[in-house]
Amino acid sequence: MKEHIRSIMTILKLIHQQRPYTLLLGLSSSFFKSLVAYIPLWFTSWIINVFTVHGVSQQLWELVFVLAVSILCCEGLQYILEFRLHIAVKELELQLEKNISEKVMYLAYDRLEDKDSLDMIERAKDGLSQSGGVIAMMSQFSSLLETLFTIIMSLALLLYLLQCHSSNISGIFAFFDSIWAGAIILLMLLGYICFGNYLSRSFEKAGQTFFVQNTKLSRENDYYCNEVALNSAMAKDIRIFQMQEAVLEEMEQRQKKSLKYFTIFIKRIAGLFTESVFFGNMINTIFYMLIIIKVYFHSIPIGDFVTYAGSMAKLNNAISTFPIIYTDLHMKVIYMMYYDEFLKLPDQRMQDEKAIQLNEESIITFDHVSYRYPHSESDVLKDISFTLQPRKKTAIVGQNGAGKTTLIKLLCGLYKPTSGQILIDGIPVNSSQLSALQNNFGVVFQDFTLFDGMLKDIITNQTAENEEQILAVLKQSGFEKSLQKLSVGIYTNIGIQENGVQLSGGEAQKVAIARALYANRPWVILDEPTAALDPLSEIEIYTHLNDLIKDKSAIYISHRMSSCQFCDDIIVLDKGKIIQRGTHEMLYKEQGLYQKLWNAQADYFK
Ligand SMILES: Nc1ncnc2c1ncn2[C@@H]1O[C@H](COP(=O)(O)OP(=O)(O)OP(=O)(O)O)[C@@H](O)[C@H]1O
Repeated sequence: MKEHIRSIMTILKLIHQQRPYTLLLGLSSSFFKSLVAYIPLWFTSWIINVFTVHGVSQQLWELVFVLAVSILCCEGLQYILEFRLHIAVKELELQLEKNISEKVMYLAYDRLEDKDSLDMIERAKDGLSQSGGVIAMMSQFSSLLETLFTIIMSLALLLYLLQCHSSNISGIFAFFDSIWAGAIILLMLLGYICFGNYLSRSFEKAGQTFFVQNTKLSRENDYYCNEVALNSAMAKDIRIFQMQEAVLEEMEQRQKKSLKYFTIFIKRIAGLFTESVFFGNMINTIFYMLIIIKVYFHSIPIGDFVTYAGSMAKLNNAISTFPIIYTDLHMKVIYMMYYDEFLKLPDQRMQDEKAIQLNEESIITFDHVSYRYPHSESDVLKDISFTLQPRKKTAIVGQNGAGKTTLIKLLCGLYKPTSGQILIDGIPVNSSQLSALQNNFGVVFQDFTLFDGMLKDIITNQTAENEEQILAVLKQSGFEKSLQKLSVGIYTNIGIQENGVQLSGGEAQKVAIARALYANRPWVILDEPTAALDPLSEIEIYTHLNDLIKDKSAIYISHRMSSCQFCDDIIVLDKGKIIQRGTHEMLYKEQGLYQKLWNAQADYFK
């Protein structure tokens, strides 16, 4: 129970931090709603009592008028409160959704390649949307408060009823008027509440089991549905390789499993509801007997029958639904706890104690660096040591899977070494500062992506824009001819934007190079920068490398061995180790992998 209350309080605190007035609105709206439900009962009792004593009188008409005005005012106020609450909850939902995207973008990059972290993100997303999401959770929270207020008010009325005694009551009925009957009724209510607690625990256990079983399936299903079937980039491969049946089969298998878990969950819930209905009816019957006897023996006026019968029905209903609402709320809170747990993950904003600023003269050293991917059995990079001198162009070459891209990601601070250290100007960068290295590199990754938007915004990443500079980098990256074809030039929308233009693979690569140059970072890294370029564009990029890079330091990864000729220094990687290093002339003379790679490509073009 303590644990329950702690988790509910955690989520309420989270909600309060995000949208401070939401809880207050929920609280007042629920209190008001439960109070309003009693007004017609009180007035009806009152009207009957006045009617039975005075008949149709002026007092009676006044009462009817007051009743009508009160109901009108209360409902108006209730409507305003609920309207405000709905808006506040919607704002809250949008804010929480935004928080997930924000958190993911600030998380350490290596977490996004780790399946455990991906499951955590999925759980956080599910936690927000599961069973209606935060809107349903807030509505359930309001219902719980409303039910609680109803229980308190009805119990107060019941206690009042129990102490209304009559002097002319006798026989078996006298028992109903005694203190013992009151005690037994209160004990039965207590039992009913305890039974409710048992119901709620069983209900919750079933729900939680279902949620955990379903999260992994839901992530996998999402992959097949959104990232495969509905992904336009995959559409070509699906059709060419006739993958439709295989994809549907994978989805069907997961859906079958999900349905099996859901059926078990629903069966359990149905059983619990049946037990609850049985107990509820028993208690209702006893309440009616008590009120009828009290009215019959004039312990209470006849009109009060309406108030007591109505409030006892409400009490019975509130007690039977309280555990269900509570459990449902707690389950939603548990889902939200996954969200809270994810949001509390340390991210780069918390870790970067001190930014690291490289300059054009900085020297980068890898000192016995090894790296192993999470859940992998061996190191991808093995005890690597080297120094990168400033203002030099360094090429990294090697066969597929040698570890070139991994090395670049370590250099940029996207991964942290499993062992060894990275030094800047001889000073080791501690692991919490590594991600701060990211801001020092203008990188074009092998699998680069461009953000859909206006061309100029893609280049500047919506930082301060300098049109002259944008045009200059587009020229340097070889995009000039394509730019001339665009009627509004750098103001052209790309991708999903209105009237968005679709860039070819090569054009997109040129824009990515321009983006890296515009960032004007001290180091430029190009991982397969010309893979999608036509031979003329490729040669243009390499012959203008000096102009492009100017006095910056640069690293190239390329399988086009001819590009190495333009570099001052070449590192040859093989199976995660540096096996050769030197200039093209030096390495070509050595009987090693470099010469083999070079000759293999040269022979091919003979
Ligand atoms: N996220 C990952 N999790 C586990 N292993 C990975 C991951 N990314 C890469 N690897 C493995 O690490 C090894 C090195 O990959 P890397 O991409 O660094 O090679 P590369 O030299 O750049 O290859 P290529 O020339 O094909 O681009 C490969 O065997 C690859 O399978």
